[in-house]
Amino acid sequence: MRTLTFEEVKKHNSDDDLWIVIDSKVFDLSNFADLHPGGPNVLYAEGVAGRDATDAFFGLHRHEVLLRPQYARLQIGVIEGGVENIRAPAPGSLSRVPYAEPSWLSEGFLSPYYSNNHRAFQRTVRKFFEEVVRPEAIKCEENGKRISQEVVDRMSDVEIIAMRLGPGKHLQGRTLMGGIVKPEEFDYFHELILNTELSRFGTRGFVDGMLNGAVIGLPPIWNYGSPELQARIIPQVLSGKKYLALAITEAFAGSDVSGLQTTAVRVGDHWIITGTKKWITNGTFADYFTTGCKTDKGLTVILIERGEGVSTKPIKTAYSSTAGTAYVVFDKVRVPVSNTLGEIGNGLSVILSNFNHERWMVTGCSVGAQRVIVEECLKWANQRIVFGKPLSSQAVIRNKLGKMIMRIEACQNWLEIVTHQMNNMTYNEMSSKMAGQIGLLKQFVSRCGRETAEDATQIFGGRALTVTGMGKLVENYHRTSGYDAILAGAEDVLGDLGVRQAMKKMPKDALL
Ligand code: HEM
Repeated sequence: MRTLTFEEVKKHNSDDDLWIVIDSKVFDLSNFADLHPGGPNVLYAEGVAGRDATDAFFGLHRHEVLLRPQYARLQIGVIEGGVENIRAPAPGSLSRVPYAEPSWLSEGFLSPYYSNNHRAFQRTVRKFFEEVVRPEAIKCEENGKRISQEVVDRMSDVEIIAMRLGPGKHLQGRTLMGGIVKPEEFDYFHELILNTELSRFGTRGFVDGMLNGAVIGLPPIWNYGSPELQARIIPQVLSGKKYLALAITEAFAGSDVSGLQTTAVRVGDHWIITGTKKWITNGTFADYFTTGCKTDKGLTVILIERGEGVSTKPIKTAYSSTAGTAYVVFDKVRVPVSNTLGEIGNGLSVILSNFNHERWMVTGCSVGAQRVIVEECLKWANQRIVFGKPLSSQAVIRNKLGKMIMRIEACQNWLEIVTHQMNNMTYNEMSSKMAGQIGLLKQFVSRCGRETAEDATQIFGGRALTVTGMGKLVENYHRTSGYDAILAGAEDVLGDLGVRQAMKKMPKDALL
């Protein structure tokens, strides 16, 4: 890198000889100008060609543009005595923007829930996600392909797939995140950290494509599967060698699970299963399907392996096909009766007992994504100059920011107290005491998320409508935050569940 003066840079301001300074770095854009996505003219403008164009640049581009190898190589030198002010945060680092991190991660704030081990775990997880998962998330969200085996293997090396299923004996003997947390210490706050961290990249389709099928489809196997089934399936799935999907919803029935039409007829030691499933996350690439079926004894959950009679096709949704959302057809599939999960006819309780964890998990991911949007808006309102002043000088914008902050802090705090209860309850206690509250929490978080998506879109204006550029995270969030309101139970149904559960527990003598 050469050291150059502004005097020298100034001389290079013509069509075929164009230098520009951005944040003390000198770029030779002579050959790039005609390829510039914003067109060449803006680069030849007065005050830009041969000048320090830092403010103009950061008003129009995300900092990451300069880090892309094809653009980074345009740098030919640095300005003499200049200081680079705008640096990419080091992988794993915490943001210093107010409210960009939950208060337990903000300097000078305390929390009753998190230990030093949680803090160390969070740092390691963020670094891992930023270094290993983020590049893959961005690529897959764009091209719609499923997560690569290479990244799945890296995740399973540090046991992310196993940890995403929560605390429990499945973690015994595993080295979690390089040994930073012992299996017996791993609790729901560690898992909450995983969920909030993995949803920070503005890649909502990928969040589901990151083997969410296993997170929601495996618990019925270890809670209700035969020992043989468990011994065969669980290690394959936790090591990322085989993929699993939960196949409950149909075009015929969603929240009204009892209306399922996929039918299993018993013939000797086998089930013959016929029917369809819709909106099945990871279904396009799943090897196994934890499937809700109708039998003559009632709803029953059965593990179906991909094979003869099983076909899947992708469903086009508003988010990326990297999630592997599928329409699944079972055409007279023969499945051993030993693949039944739980008692025949007891499928509803198998499905329902699984829901609490799933809904709480979706809520954690939703909160992680929402917080990033708050950070995006605070930064943009501070840096965008409009009518000669920062956007944040407009009272209407500050009002929106205030509401966003209130919402994210309320979501976070409620989620943490719920997580604390989960840490101190048995699985059965959780089902009886927390189902209603988790339903209400999920409704609250997804509503807040959509209000924040709307406000963020107003703050970013047109930039929030394009999938690349300054507002790309807001665009993704605005397009996909509705998923949190539907997946794992429609928002209104869950809110209603919360009230119905409360009504059930009303003391008989509670009269005014
Ligand atoms: C190293 C120098 C530069 C590089 C590598 C670069 C690269 C890019 C890229 C990749 C985009 C597409 C949008 C995005 O992905 O963010 C873009 C858009 C644009 N650039 Fe640049 N740019 C540079 C310098 C500048 C400068 C100095 C100006 C003007 C003062 C400028 C003005 C624009 C404009 C007006 C757009 C369109 C923005 C939009 O669609 O919202 N660029 N540039």
